[in-house]
Amino acid sequence: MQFNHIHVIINPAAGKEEPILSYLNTVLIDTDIHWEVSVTTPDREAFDIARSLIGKTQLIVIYGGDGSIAEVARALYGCDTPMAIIPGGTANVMSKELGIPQQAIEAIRLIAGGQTKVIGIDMGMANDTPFLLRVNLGIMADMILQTSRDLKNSFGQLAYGISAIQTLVQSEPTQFKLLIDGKEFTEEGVALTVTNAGNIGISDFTFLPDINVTDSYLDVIVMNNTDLTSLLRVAGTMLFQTESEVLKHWRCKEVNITLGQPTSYICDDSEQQAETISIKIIPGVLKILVAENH
Ligand SMILES: Nc1ncnc2c1ncn2[C@@H]1O[C@H](COP(=O)(O)OP(=O)(O)OP(=O)(O)O)[C@@H](O)[C@H]1O
Repeated sequence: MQFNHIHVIINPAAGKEEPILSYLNTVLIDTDIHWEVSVTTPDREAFDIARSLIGKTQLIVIYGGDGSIAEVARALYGCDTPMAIIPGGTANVMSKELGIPQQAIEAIRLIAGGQTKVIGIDMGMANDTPFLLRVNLGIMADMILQTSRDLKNSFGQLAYGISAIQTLVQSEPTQFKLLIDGKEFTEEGVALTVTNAGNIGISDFTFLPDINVTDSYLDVIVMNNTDLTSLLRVAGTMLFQTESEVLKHWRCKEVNITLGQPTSYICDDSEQQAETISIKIIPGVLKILVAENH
């Protein structure tokens, strides 16, 4: 697909330190593409900028991590303007899921080169808030909240592992009452994830086989306990892509989670609180640019 006008939103604080303007200029100078940029600040985030651009450009490109990508996705939910990704974060889960080149300059070349197509990908809806990747409760949520910017700057993806170990020591199981496509389950667990995407951001490892952002399904994953053996089994599950007794897994269109008390959870990167969370899949609702052969 060829575009005459694109707008690139840059998060200058995202994980990678690289000359993104220079990369953009190097690739786009020899094309007919008219390009503009906006830079996010803590007060004017990617969501607001993307919203203000709807109808004013043909393609909204985001350079940043999964947090910034999720914000743009939320802004463009249900809208005809497509988005494209230049990976600039620590984990870059979404770009891996979509087969986007991991080097920023290569991702720009893909956008400019025209060997692309726009596809509709699924998003989830959690208590009226759209999300792109997943909703996390329990230790997965604590881990994300506790992985500080400093830790990410020093250790990159390893920061999530360091934070996971810190979180494990403090974790208590929670009772989750689940209504999954109309069927009731009660599960004790230390972590509950409702995921749209399968990739966990480490190489090409996915949570479980066949989870992806175009399957029109949500995947509910409960981790039952946190002793070290269980954790190693979960790591094995991710590496070898099989289910184990430590992880329980359901595939569904809709899940209601009853927690018994107001509980913090993470919807993509933002912290929320609720006593019950209603989550459903909205198929094909976000237009996104990928390689033609994806
Ligand atoms: N100019 C800025 N200065 C500081 N923080 C910013 C700025 N612009 C945006 N942010 C913050 O950046 C965060 C989003 O970062 P993002 O997820 O894109 O990158 P990351 O943390 O490197 O990626 P990952 O989630 O993959 O680790 C948001 O919390 C947002 O408030």
